[in-house]
Amino acid sequence: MNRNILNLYFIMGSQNCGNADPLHVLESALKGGISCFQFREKGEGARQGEDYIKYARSCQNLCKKYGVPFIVNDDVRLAEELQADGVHVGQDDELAQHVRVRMPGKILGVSVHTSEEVVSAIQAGADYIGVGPIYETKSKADAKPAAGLSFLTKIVTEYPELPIVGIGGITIENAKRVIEAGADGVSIISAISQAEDVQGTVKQLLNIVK
Ligand SMILES: Cc1ncsc1CCOP(=O)(O)O
Ligand SMILES: C=C1C=NC(C)=NC1=N
Ligand SMILES: [Mg+2]
Repeated sequence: MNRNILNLYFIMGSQNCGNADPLHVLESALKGGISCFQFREKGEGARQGEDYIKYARSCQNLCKKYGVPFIVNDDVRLAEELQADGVHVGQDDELAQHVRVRMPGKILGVSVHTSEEVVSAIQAGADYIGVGPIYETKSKADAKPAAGLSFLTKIVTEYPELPIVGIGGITIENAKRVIEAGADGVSIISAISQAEDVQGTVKQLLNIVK
């Protein structure tokens, strides 16, 4: 996997956009130059059934139009059905080594919070790991407490070859620090999905992380 796809990794669900049209938000972010998109449709107000699939396909088609990888969060079945570019799983989702087998040659991302979880992600064949929450976040109901940059710095030092993306409360103000700590990129939900000017915010963030 080309580590650069992690540079500015936008994650969004329809419920992260207030009353804006999520497809319009996604297209603005793509126009701004995000390097990767994760479809994360879960929790309160998430789309269901046929509407969920249709919405996922629309997001995937937009990513194809802009040549940006389309990653599915949690839902391995959907990722297989859509032939997504990859999938991202946490510790409470399907086991990474099973997902690896189910989706050979696709991007596999794993969320980690401890060194042991990093080791098992590497053994499972993960292409990148997600580390966070770095800062306080309002976008994940069951997020662990903000860990700051210490764990990320530790992992970067121990596994310099492992692609790593930071996540959690990342904004224009603090994104630089996450890159300086050694992350290959930043994963963001609300600082982009709830921005007044989505495209402009993405462009500002790109200047910071590139
Ligand atoms: C999915 C996820 N995992 C750890 S924090 C988080 C949410 C990040 O959202 P935001 O960028 O709005 O803080
Ligand atoms: C929890 C997560 C951690 N990291 C990434 C990249 N995506 C997620 N959904
Ligand atoms: Mg998950």
